[in-house]
Amino acid sequence: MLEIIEGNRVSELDKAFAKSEGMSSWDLMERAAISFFNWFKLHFTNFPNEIFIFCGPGNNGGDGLAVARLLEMDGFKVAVVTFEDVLNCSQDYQINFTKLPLGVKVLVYESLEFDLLKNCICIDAIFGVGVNRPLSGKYLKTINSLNKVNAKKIAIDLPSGIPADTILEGDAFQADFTCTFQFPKLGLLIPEHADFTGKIEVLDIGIPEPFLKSFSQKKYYVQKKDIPSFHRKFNNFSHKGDFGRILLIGGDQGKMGAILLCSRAALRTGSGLVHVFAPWDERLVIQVGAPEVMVVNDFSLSDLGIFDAIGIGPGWGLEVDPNYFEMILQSFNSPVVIDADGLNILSKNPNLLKAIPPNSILTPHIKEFERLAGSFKDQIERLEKAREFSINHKVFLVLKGAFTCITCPDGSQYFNSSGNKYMATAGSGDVLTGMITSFLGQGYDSLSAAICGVFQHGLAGELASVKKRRGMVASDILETIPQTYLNLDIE
Ligand SMILES: NC(=O)C1=CN([C@@H]2O[C@H](COP(=O)(O)OP(=O)(O)OC[C@H]3O[C@@H](n4cnc5c(N)ncnc54)[C@H](O)[C@@H]3O)[C@@H](O)[C@H]2O)[C@@H](O)CC1
Ligand SMILES: Nc1ncnc2c1ncn2[C@@H]1O[C@H](COP(=O)(O)OP(=O)(O)O)[C@@H](O)[C@H]1O
Ligand SMILES: [K+]
Repeated sequence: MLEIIEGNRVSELDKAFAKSEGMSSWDLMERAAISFFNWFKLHFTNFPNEIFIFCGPGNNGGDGLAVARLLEMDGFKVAVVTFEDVLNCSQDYQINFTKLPLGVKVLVYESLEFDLLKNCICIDAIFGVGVNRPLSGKYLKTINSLNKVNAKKIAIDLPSGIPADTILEGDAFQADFTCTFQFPKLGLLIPEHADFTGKIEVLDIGIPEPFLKSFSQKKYYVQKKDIPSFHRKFNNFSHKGDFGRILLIGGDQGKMGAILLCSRAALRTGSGLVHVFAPWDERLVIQVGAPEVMVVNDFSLSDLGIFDAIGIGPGWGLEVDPNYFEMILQSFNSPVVIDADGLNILSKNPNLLKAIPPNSILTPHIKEFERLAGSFKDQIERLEKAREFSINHKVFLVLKGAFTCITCPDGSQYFNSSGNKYMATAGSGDVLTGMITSFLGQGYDSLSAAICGVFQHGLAGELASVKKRRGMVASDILETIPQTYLNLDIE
């Protein structure tokens, strides 16, 4: 799994890796440029107009110059735009400057007519992880003008101005694509930077995962290739008991849809037996909507042990007696999943937190997390609070949103790469709760259940939205869960 490494350690990492491989820093830059070039060719073959590459004075600019050479030699029309005297630029920038083919036009930022950029491609290689202050002067002016131009815009490593690990102050390049090297920088995964990053592509430059481990800050990026290893294997003799018996608690007058979606999602994820405990008068909603589900009228707390996992909260309402909730939590000896109104009741009764079984999974969206843990000035602070919360309460916290972050009781954090904006639709979180509870019930440990649930939920959203776009609803997501197994080649 990819490590997310702090921006200010990237140059140390580069040096250490280059040394261990007996290569120069220029060789590593060339690898980065080649990986960008290959990505570019895949997306913009035969692009007829000019490609303008804006090169800052550091190694990000050096990448830009190397890319200019590779593109020109492949037949593209290329111009580079420079900002500093070559002698004031980084060593590898200087080497790549001397290697520029004659066919590459060299322009100085002052003389650039921005009208020329219309319908062209603008590649931003001004600053990467080395940005250390807000943009100003010629850089800010250029970025402001670039942001107004009607052209395809691609950032190399980071959109210039976006800090690798903190929140942007001032302005930054607004990219359609950000091609980031080896691992996504944390700054690309936070909502405050959503207007700048565009689609994020992680380009491999050949630094092996074990090598990255020595720079670990226990933050990881979860990709499709990681998922199969978290899954359990079942055999030909597996029976419905092996696939788990789960109990979902929730639903209230007018909110039965939430627990219905949750239970249908659990079935589609593979649960053997799904029981729902909901108001008895409302049982028809479940029995008509999901005939496979058993509705429970009442249960004795001492019988909870027959369930492999419990999910609590979707549509539960706020009228629930907190003492009853506490007794449920105290009577179950394995991890539970808590979402929605379950979380809201916890926020109002923080004394219940200590009753939560260790390694349980809480799935708040940002608002729910703030109700639980207080308000925060930005996502960086929120992620840090999530870490403290998970460590202190020994729970897994699934902080939902784009790049959902799973925080573990040991403080490590896993950022999800699947999903899209069309998933911001009513009930989508209830589907996730059903999926994670289902995996717990199938015998997965909490981390595996959370990772598989979050990733496949996002993947189901991506697959379902191909045809539905913003018309996608939560039922579409859950009906597409089976396709995710096919897509991931999981039996
Ligand atoms: N493994 C990797 O991640 C690799 C990284 N490489 C590239 O190297 C980049 C990092 O290079 P550098 O460390 O040289 O950093 P940058 O090229 O991002 O910028 C550093 C330069 O910009 C100046 N600067 C910073 N903020 C400024 C501001 N607001 N206004 C004016 N000047 C400012 C600094 O003083 C310094 O001269 C990466 O982002 C990536 O593009 C690749 O070449 C090789 C592999
Ligand atoms: N822009 C987005 N990109 C990726 N996933 C998203 C995005 N917006 C929402 N989601 C996902 O959709 C789900 C929404 O959950 P939640 O906010 O609890 O919705 P609801 O309360 O309506 O069920 C979460 O899993 C979240 O990660
Ligand atoms: K850049």
